[in-house]
Amino acid sequence: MPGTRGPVPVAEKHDLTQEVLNLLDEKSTIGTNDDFPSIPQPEIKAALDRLASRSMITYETLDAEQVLLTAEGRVICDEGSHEFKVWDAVRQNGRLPIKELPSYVGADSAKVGQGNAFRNKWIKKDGDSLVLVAKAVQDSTRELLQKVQETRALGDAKVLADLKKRKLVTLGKVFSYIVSKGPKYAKEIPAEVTDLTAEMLANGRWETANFKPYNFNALGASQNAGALHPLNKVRTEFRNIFFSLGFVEMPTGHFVDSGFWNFDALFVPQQHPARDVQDTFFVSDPPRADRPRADPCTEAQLDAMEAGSRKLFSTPESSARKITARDYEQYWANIKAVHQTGAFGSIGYRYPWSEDECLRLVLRTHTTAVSTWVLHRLAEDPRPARYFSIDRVFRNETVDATHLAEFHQIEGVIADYSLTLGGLMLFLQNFFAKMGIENLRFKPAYNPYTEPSMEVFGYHKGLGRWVEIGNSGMFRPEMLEPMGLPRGLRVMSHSVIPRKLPSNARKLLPNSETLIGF
Ligand SMILES: N[C@@H](Cc1ccccc1)C(=O)O
Repeated sequence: MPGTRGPVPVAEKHDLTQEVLNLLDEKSTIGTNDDFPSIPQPEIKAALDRLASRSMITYETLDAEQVLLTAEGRVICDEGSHEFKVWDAVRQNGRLPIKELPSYVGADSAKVGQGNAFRNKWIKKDGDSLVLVAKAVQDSTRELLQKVQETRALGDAKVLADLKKRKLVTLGKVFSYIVSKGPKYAKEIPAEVTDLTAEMLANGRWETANFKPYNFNALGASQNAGALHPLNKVRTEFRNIFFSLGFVEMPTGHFVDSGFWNFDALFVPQQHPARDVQDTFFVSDPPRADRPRADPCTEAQLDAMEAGSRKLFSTPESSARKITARDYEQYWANIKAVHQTGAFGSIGYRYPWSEDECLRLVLRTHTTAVSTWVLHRLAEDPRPARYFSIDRVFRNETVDATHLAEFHQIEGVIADYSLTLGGLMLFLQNFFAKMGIENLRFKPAYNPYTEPSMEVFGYHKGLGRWVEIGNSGMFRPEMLEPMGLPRGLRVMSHSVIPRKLPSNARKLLPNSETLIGF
């Protein structure tokens, strides 16, 4: 963003750059090794780059292998070798009891130095004391290390290898620079302008201003890019949990569905408040789906979905009992009967069921519409199965801190023989434990399509209270039997309630609208 900053007093900020310029004023070339021996190499390089990018200097890089002292090497250089310290302690005392040696030279030097001093014939043992043998000694290790410190080199490869083995020296690459004046050399860095402002364009100062050059070699700030959107992150987490439990993902993606798939097939009566415009978004163009399948999709989309669902059921085309137009007529009639007059052992709702209402197109209000579609396909080849979906749903909500008109729903469906409510509770415990929610409570609830139904609450350790996290239940026979699923095959399902993020999380995840879970 163009700012209103004026010239930056560069020279004030960088003393080293000024020192380089001063030195170049006195002599034509600088060798950083000699001229700045104590300044760390990265600092020198930064200063030189700053000047080179403005063509005020040019420089050449020299790299050399150097012999450097280790911490231990430096101590020997300053204080003498271990053997010298031992010899010196004996010299000062004339005669030194062995067990007192560590208190004079330290435990380390006493241990290493004694052996070397014996070998050099500098001292000898006399009873349990040490006595002097050599009147004067030459501490050649120390002298060698002092020379290395001075020259940072060692000609004799054997000696070098020995010192390296004793961990007194290491080899390191050292960079130094030969610096000369560049075409724009000056004694000071001229004041620089970083931003072109409207004011400069108006008053013509842009023509003479000295703009700070771009540094195309700079790496730039890390962009922290390529991360998953928070919603996708949560989606990935849930998908992996479902996959680990043997679930197969349902084909999702079309947001417009008919009342048939969203409500009627789920035994939601046509007068149910959820079907009111207050709660559901109705589509005005086209206003209705076609019979018999009551799908809003084109034939091509349906074919693609059918092909997808074949993979889903992994049933060979030949062995599956393909659902025909006649089956749809039957399904349709079954649903009408189960609502209007009762059927399959149910007395129904007993109201005049309207085909028109059933075909009205809506923005899908829950992913249970997807589960219903997949379950009616399971009727081709009824058997135990586990499916899940994670997709967007829409509700005509007044948007507030905890409600949005669209959100993502997570839904799991398990079809099997002899399923029980206790089994559903155990499953939910395992499922939520996989995302770290270990303490659950269940509350009896009502859904038109499940009986019994349970709301699921999880204990939120951070908030210190119970939070509603899901809804669940056993699908009613009034929903399953019209599809042609056999009576013994029961289906239980659950959905996870999406929650708005807590207000502090918004700061952490500025782009996310809703997150699922808590
Ligand atoms: N479909 C229900 C949740 C639900 C799913 C599955 C079983 C029971 C309930 C909803 O939208 O709130």
